[in-house]
Amino acid sequence: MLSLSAFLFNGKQIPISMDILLLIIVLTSVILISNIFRKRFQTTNLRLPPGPPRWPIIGNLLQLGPLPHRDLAKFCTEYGPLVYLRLGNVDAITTDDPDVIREILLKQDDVLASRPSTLAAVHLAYGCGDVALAPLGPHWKRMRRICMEHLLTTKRLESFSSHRAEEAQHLVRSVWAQAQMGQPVNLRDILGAFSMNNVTRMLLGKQYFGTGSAGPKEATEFMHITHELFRLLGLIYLGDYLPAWRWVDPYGCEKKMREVEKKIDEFHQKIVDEHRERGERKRKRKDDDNDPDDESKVEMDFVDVLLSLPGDNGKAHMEDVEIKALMQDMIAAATDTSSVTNEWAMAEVIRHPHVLKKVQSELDFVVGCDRLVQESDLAQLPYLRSIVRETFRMHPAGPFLIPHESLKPTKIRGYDIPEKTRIFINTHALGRNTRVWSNIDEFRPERHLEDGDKRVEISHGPDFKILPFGAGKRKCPGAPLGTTMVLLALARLFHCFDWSPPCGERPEDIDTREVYGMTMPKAVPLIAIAKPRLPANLYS
Ligand code: HEM
Repeated sequence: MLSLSAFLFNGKQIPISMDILLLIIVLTSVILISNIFRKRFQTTNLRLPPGPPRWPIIGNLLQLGPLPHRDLAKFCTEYGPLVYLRLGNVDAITTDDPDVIREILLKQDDVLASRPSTLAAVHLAYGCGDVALAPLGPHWKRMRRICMEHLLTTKRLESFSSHRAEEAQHLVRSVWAQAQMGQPVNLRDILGAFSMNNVTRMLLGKQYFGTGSAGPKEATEFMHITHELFRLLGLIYLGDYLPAWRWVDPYGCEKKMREVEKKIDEFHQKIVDEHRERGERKRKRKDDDNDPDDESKVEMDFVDVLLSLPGDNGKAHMEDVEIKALMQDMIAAATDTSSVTNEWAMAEVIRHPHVLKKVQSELDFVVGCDRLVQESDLAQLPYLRSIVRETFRMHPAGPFLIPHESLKPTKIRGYDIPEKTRIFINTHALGRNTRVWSNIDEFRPERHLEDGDKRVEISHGPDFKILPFGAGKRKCPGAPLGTTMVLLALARLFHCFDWSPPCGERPEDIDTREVYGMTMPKAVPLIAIAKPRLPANLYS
């Protein structure tokens, strides 16, 4: 047989004959074509929800631009409230309607709360072995139970309140130092550091920015790989919708995912090993009360807790890969969500100086001007809470919930929903749905105080008019912690400083364009001028 071609396999060239090559081409074409016809036959017999016209093979993919949440919102207005899309070879539905969302997330939770196994989830979440991207099933159930019963309990979160207070003080000090030098403040940087430090201190026992930080090299390395992780997790990768694209991978996306996967794994393994060694030392020194370096008194961070838990099927300990998957989830789920929300809230409040004055009056009245806000004050600040609720209405941390997937065929509002349909709940469009909200582009926290309710809930509530943390089985387990981090940072920044745009800019000039990703940050980082407004001794 004449060798005509060569395939790459694990970096090695393998000679391949003409007959085999032809056979592969014919077989692949047959499989592709029969798949297309099988799908078409299956879906033509179904009563699918209405949706925009679609092309063969690519479906509606070309109708999605750089801000897909806005494109899908338009479809909801035109064909909604429940819209069917075909994305390459994937069935998808989308909605921005509270009643449909309630049906998906609460009534049909058992069928619609799974997750698609995307390439990013496979490569960047330990083969979907985490919580957030794991399909519904016993593994997800166990990992979620570990989060709820061991990591994110009220008691454990309270035990980290002094760390949060220190980080809030660090935030105020760094703004104050820049204000003293007359420098404008980059709010993205300082809010990012606040969230990252809070999360890593609780999770890994390490602070990455500021005086007690892990060191500039480690911090830079950590920031770099987490940013890469966020970027790749947020990508709409065509290979997930068109298998042929995956074979070609013209931009080397999957290769990049594998590189980041390797780097992140090394980083996480190092942290697990350090914790394990520290645990060993702790055990050896346990009885030696005179040891000056007694590390047994060091409090347990999340990695210590995970290392102390029994594993699945009677194993003495959890597998390293499970611990690393949980660490990764917490970092990805907790840091960007809270810092993106804080930056949007600051941008909207600086754009609306009367809102700033009003929240400062509330803070001065409740807290006074001779001390700083504490976590215990946060429940007594309804106007501040309505600012956060209004921020979630206009700028939810992510434009969609993490995509859900149907486990089996079902019906919503009389329409057929096939098995493995991808579900995009458009939280951005829900907050701007004109059937639900009036004056949608106006930032007006007062709208959340109108029913005279003193306690403003920062959650979906029974009416599902906002959805900051999702609902049902997949509801964010970190919602109480996320809300506290957001309220605490904002309360300190509004109470301690007057804020204005950099010289020459008017408040209304502050840019409010967003970029699409797993989270949805402002397109341009927020820069502002801070002026201290409390007695000087409170800043030191
Ligand atoms: C302001 C801060 C936060 C916001 C806005 C937020 C929002 C969300 C949203 C929208 C989801 C998806 C829900 C769904 O798919 O139905 C989610 C899931 C999740 N969040 Fe949060 N989150 C925040 C903070 C946190 C924190 C602090 C943690 C943990 C330390 C956390 C851990 C998780 C996890 C593990 C999931 C996956 C749950 C599952 O799939 O079962 N989040 N979050």
